[in-house]
Amino acid sequence: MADDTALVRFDAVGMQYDGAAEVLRDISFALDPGSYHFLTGPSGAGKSTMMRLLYLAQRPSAGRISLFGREADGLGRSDRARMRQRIGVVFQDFRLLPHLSAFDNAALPLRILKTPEAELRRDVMELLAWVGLGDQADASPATLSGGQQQRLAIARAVVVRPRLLLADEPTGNLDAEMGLKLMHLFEELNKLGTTIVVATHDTTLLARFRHPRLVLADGTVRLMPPAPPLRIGPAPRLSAAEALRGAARTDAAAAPGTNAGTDPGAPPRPEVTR
Ligand SMILES: Nc1ncnc2c1ncn2[C@@H]1O[C@H](COP(=O)(O)OP(=O)(O)OP(=O)(O)O)[C@@H](O)[C@H]1O
Repeated sequence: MADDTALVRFDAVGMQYDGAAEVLRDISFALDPGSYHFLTGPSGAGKSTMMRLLYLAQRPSAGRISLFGREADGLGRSDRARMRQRIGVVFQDFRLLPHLSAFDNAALPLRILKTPEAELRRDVMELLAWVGLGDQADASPATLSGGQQQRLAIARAVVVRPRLLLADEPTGNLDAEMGLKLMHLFEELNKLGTTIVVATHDTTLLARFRHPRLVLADGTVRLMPPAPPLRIGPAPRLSAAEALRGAARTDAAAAPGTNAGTDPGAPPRPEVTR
């Protein structure tokens, strides 16, 4: 669809694992650039399946998925990989690389984009400090707690300020304060233009960060308005924007052959003050 302005489009998508019952059927929806949605629904409804489809980590058994205005189905391996460079992802199992340090895990997306080393070091250290891992830069993932691994996975997902951020239960292993702080980071990213989908069961998050909900049930999805409001306390004192300073290079540095420069939904670069 050459004139498709949606950042994400599902068109009659179905998913059935080998020999198992259909998990998703006939799912159609579109997400605008810069939108923020929660993905919710009962356990086993297919949220993680949907996240993997969005990340092009698995192919649907029916229908079509388009990302950034391009249909994914006909793309070869390298084109799919290039598309993924513009997606930040936090899976439930973190998928950290065990042989790399925390620093090198967080730096990976910047290395793929060939960011100069000095700039990379400054941005990664700033973000690691912000997520409370400044003194764990040399640690191997296996020595980190579950919550620390989750924070590292989030740092890695946001370090390049992706066009699309997919987070599957991103606060699942975090205490309430750190969970809120990271959700405010996502809010800040979204204000800078990143399209966000957060899969969560957490009713407090749903009520506190009032974004439209994609609700999965019985294999289908319904778009619902934000959950009702909740009385909230003050936002964390440390500005999330500080943690994102300078992390705005995915569009400029996207590999040749991507359509990053021409995408209708390219987020604006943030003001950078150093
Ligand atoms: N790789 C797989 N092979 C076979 N079946 C799978 C696979 N992954 C998921 N399923 C099945 O698909 C259904 C949806 O699973 P999925 O993990 O997507 O749900 P979910 O909504 O994320 O669940 P939860 O909230 O408990 O994490 C479940 O019935 C699950 O058993």
